[in-house]
Amino acid sequence: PRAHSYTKYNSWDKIQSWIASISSSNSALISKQVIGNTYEGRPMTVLKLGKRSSSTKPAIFMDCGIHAREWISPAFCQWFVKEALSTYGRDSQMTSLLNQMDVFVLPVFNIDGYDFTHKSNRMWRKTRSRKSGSSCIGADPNRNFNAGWCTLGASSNPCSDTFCGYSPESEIEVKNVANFIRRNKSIIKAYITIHSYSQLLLFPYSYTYDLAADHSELLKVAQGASAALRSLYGTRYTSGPGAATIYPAAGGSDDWAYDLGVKYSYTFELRDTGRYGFLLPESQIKPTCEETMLAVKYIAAYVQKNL
Ligand SMILES: NCCCCC[C@@H](C[SeH])C(=O)O
Ligand SMILES: [Zn+2]
Ligand SMILES: [Zn+2]
Ligand SMILES: [Zn+2]
Repeated sequence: PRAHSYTKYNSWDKIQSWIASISSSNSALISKQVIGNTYEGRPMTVLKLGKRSSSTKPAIFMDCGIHAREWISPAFCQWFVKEALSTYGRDSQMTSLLNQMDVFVLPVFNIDGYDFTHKSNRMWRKTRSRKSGSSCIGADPNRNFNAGWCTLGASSNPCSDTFCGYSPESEIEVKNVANFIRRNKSIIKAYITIHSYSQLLLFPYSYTYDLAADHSELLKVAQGASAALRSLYGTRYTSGPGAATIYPAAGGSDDWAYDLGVKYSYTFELRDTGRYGFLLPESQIKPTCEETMLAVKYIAAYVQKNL
């Protein structure tokens, strides 16, 4: 059977065994914790990166794969973990980051959906939850957070791809992540959620056109991160608040984290701009991940300086 590869879109089984092996590869720098199970019973495993310390360190939380068909997203989280471990001690910024902070990485948020896109419907987006009385399956986890829930840019139709769910955090996957972030909100200084596609770096709000209190700072950091990203291969990103930059969309994880008090809250829409869309070729995994590393490291460095 095919082995795990950082330059392929790995199946959930390959990612699960990768999580087990990488989390036991370097006890000084990485550990894992299961934060709950998905609807179909798969373990949602957060990898904790950072120099092991007996005292609590400030942290960054990053999730990938909240939307099942956005395969480049989990590929990036796997890449990030590999880069962090392999450049610690060699790259001064990564070394400083992992000495001073912890980075929580959830490689695949919506595991049931991700597995379904590998086995059945490549274009699936939502979770795979079922409710008696409805013939349609799943809710959009990025409309299911308790942030302006189901007010705009979301549907109350269970058959819609942007179905907001039956109530906020009705999706067990969303409940598990929200609980983890709530439990750790005093230490979590930044929230980064990785999607595709469109090449955008978005920040709150999407549930309203009102500007966030920290709008100018969030924009400044986003523009710096986009410039860092562009410096590698010239890939152009647009930065801005979600509502005006992409579309209004209530119930998002970024807006929820921001209103919880996590100031530096960003949504990435990775490559491309539509030529391949969700079907980004595996040949673009490496360049996409390398350029995105620069943007994420830019944000992390800014957060560090402003602890
Ligand atoms: N919180 C909403 C951020 C902007 C929309 C992001 C996209 C990613 Se596919 C969406 O959830 O529709
Ligand atoms: Zn998405
Ligand atoms: Zn998207
Ligand atoms: Zn690299």
